[in-house]
Amino acid sequence: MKKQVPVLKNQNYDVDISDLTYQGMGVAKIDDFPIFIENALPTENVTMKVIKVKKNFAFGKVVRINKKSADRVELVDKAYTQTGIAPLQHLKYDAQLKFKQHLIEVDFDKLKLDVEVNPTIGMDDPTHYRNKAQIPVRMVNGQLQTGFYRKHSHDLVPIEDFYIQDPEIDKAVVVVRDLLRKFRVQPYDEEHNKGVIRNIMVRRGHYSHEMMIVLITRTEKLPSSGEIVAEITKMLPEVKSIVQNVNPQRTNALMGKENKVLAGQSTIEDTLLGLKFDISASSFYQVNPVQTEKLYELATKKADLSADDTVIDAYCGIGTISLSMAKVAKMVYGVEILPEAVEDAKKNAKINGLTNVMFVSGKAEDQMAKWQEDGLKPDVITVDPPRKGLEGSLIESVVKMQPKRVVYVSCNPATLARDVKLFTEQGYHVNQPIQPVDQFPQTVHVESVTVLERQPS
Ligand SMILES: C[S@@+](CC[C@H](N)C(=O)[O-])C[C@H]1O[C@@H](n2cnc3c(N)ncnc32)[C@H](O)[C@@H]1O
Repeated sequence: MKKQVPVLKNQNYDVDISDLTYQGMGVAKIDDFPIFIENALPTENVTMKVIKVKKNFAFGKVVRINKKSADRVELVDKAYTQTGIAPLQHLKYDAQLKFKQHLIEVDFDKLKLDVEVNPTIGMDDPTHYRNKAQIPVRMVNGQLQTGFYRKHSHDLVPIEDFYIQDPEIDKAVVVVRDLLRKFRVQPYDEEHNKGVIRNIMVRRGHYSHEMMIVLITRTEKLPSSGEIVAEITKMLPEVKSIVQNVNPQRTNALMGKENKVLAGQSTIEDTLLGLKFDISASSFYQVNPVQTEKLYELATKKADLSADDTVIDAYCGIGTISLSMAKVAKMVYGVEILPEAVEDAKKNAKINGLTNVMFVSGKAEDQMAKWQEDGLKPDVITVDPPRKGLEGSLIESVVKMQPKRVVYVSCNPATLARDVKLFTEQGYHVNQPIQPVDQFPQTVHVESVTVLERQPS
């Protein structure tokens, strides 16, 4: 017999919150039927209104909090939850760190992998940490606006203070927004694939204070670009690079392939752990510089390198981990898919006077197979993949190369656990606690370092 859904849309219910999902939503159950509720915390009792009912679950909205959690802090701004900029803003920072530790434990438990997870390394000030902004530009009520999308939609909520970004970046976005308004540049209209300016990307070096502004346009032509660039340069003296990125596709991907330098250099420079890095518009660069230094220091320490060691750094980006390790190891090989990032990595090796590194552009899974066939015998392999984790074939190549240690930097505990399981089935084991480092305070993202060691056969 078909099971009855025990809740009705638009009805209010009083519920106890028993859990927090990996997306930061409170979980309540009515007759074992789960309801996911934004801005509700475990141990709380809330009156919630059911806003969407599906076959196996529903979504609810808090109407009133009847019993508050001791871990609750007041919302800084509702818009940060509405847009997903800071979905954990209502949770005390200590509790956020515990939540992230718990998320890793849950993913490993699901796969029956017995590992220990250390408390998350947090920040002293878990706000205004991001060195990069990617801000959509849209028409809202007849005016060009910058802000962020309401969750699960492309409706723009205008925002000026983004709370988790470097305030100098927030100021720059407003300056650029006002110039786009002044010169009547048409914002992108997604529905009809019309208009010019899609997004503003801003990056600011944490130590160097060098700023890059990228104007992401649908069209090759950016009207009044000369005037806009001249005014940006006058009003924002930190700007060292203004780039136009053309993305004509109807796509959710932020950037297109083509970058045109409109003023200054094609890169800005920043420092990490005393090393200098040139960063291009399209290259990946960790967004939380304070925590990145802790993360890389930890990864290098856990790699436990000696001066005779050969290292492979897979998914190396602009060579940040590679160069940190090249200071200690004999030789470091890096592989990265984005040719522009590889060019940055090569330049960065030069700037820092490191000659014991070699960078290759290509898919990590292909290049690792090639290195393995060529007989390369690394002592340590580090991997720092995107959220989807490692390809099975890459894990096979790693195992065949038999490094004594694999250092896995992960931004997704679910794919990390999946990959660790494959490694453990092939003779590698996690003998020390996994270490989460909070790269993304106020959000549900979880970064961690795991060490896999080859078991003696
Ligand atoms: C999480 S980032 C890490 C970058 C670098 N380790 C760092 O911390 O700055 C992942 C990198 O993997 C690259 N990437 C994505 N898919 C790849 C693939 N199949 N092979 C090689 N690199 C890839 C991305 O361009 C990005 O630079």
